[in-house]
Amino acid sequence: MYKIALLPGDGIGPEIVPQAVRVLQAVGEKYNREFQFETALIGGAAYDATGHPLPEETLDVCRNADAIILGAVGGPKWDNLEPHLRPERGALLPLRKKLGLYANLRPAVVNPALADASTLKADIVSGLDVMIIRELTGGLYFGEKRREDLPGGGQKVVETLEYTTAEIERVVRLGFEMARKRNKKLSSVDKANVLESSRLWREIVERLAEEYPDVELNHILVDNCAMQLVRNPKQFDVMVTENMFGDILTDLASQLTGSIGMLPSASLGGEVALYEPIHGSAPDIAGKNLANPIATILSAAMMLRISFGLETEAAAIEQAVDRVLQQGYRTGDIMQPGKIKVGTVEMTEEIIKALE
Ligand SMILES: NC(=O)C1=CN([C@@H]2O[C@H](COP(=O)(O)OP(=O)(O)OC[C@H]3O[C@@H](n4cnc5c(N)ncnc54)[C@H](O)[C@@H]3O)[C@@H](O)[C@H]2O)C=CC1
Ligand SMILES: CC(C)CC(=O)C(=O)O
Ligand SMILES: [Mg+2]
Repeated sequence: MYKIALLPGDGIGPEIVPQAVRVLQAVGEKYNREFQFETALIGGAAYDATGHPLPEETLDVCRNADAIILGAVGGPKWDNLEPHLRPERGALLPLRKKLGLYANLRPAVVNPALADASTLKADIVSGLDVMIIRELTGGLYFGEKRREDLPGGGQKVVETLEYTTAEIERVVRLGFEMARKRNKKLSSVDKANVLESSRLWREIVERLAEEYPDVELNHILVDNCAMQLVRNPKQFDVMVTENMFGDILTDLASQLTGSIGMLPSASLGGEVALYEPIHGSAPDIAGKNLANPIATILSAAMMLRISFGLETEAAAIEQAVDRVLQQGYRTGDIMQPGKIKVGTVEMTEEIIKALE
């Protein structure tokens, strides 16, 4: 029996998380696996119900689970709260920190049926399979922040970017290990021409590289990296980078696959891992059965593989998604001429049918 904590959150979160649950239940029936689910509040939904975006009870549910599936948090309704009560700063970031989830694996894979759904030419993205590893509990998002009023009017704002050797080393090591398991190629993304944190990052990458002589390493500055991802993404295999660079580059990479609604992720490093789509709460389409559930469903497949070692079951979900896309079913974000437009729920139903 596997205990899974569900944190639907806000916006499209409560629409997409139940789709992953339905797929997991279907997989459970087919392969005789028992999944037990416990739902907890997070983000704006938790603030509305309890006055805090990350209740202690939610942390307990997470810590008692074998894995966590998160939808997304945030939305305009909560944008003007005090920063520590906002869903992103008051819930998502502290959750990642408290659970020790320092490594965020974000695979960007172009599904063969969607090579021509990208805004780039099909031959540039076709066959793309990159693994972007984003450091998740350090950097600018977590540094001290403050505002000061200036005597002559206006304000000064201070954001602090902190990393320790140990924090960099553990995620970079994961990058080398991942490269070793895949195609022995690692790109480390930094801004070492300007940032001191990136200089330390690069020194550590260089030092660890001596332990991985079989891995071909290159350093690339983040601005060039953004450009290269659009120009020729297939030059990359495994990429490792700090928190904010990884956040931005993965949204960019998602578009190579057709839509941000396609990209799953796994956040690892603590006792319990968390799985979530890379996108946010998409308030513009929330509550309309328009959201693409595939990123969340593929996150559930990552959970089966990484946390539970259920390779057959994980592959069954991935193959079902492939089949449904091959059959021509599309949510609005990946819709193409001549294809069959479906909603969030109908896409899931097709994926469940394709499992059988
Ligand atoms: N992990 C999390 O909880 C995250 C939360 N956020 C929060 O989400 C809220 C909205 O942020 P945005 O910048 O608009 O980013 P977003 O990722 O929510 O949406 C960006 C665009 O992509 C579309 N989109 C996203 N997911 C989709 C899906 N599954 N299917 C179809 N279309 C999809 C949206 O409709 C929107 O047009 C903000 O409050 C933000 O802070 C943003 C990113 C991650
Ligand atoms: C609060 C943000 C850091 C969330 C986000 O954009 C992400 O994790 O991708
Ligand atoms: Mg993001």
